[in-house]
Amino acid sequence: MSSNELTERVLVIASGNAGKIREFRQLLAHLPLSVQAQPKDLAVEETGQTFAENARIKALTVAQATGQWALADDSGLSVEALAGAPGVYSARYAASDALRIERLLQELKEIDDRRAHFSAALCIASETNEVLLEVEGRCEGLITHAARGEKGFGYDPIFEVDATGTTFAEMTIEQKRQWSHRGCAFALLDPALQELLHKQNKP
Ligand SMILES: O=c1nc[nH]c2c1ncn2[C@H]1C[C@H](O)[C@@H](COP(=O)(O)OP(=O)(O)OP(=O)(O)O)O1
Ligand SMILES: [Mg+2]
Repeated sequence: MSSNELTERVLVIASGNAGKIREFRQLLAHLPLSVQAQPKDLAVEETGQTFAENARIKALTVAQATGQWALADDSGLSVEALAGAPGVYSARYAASDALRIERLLQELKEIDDRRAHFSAALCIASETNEVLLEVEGRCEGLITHAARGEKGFGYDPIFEVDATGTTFAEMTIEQKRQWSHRGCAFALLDPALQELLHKQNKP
């Protein structure tokens, strides 16, 4: 083992969502970090009113439970014609990705205004109960009339990005990184995280 590996900091991804974890592994790949999944038995109650509050709750809880730095993501889809719903309740909208998509398409059946946006709040907390970094990202788009594309997760097949005309599910992981709420939030986090890691490694 090299000395570099010995000093590599652990960052736990405070999420139970395999799609998010896959994206974070790609987003974090260039950093000198040992990226780990959160313990399987850990369930955190998302009692916040905002994405930022929920991201904090998840990051602080998982950092405390694991004794490591933790990165949390709270995200969701806000639909203009539904007054911002499902928003922070996006995961609780129905019991599975397929049912969540079905319900949203049903709710918008007679509605012409398809405007929507995805939001992501990211938070890194330390094992000493400190919030180290917080950022938010957003992506504007439209809810399609039917699912398109096979890639990604969650609501990806029915969210068409304004800037590209394609759904997230039609994008490669690199394209999704470029346009998505999570990719945009991470672009803000990345330089600050690099600086933190750099400071930490100084004797
Ligand atoms: O890029 C995305 N593409 C498609 N769908 C997405 C995306 N980003 C968030 N979403 C959906 C998934 C979930 O239904 C809800 C987030 O809820 P949220 O509580 O943050 O995540 P979650 O419960 O799935 O996992 P966890 O809290 O353990 O990180 O919005
Ligand atoms: Mg959740």
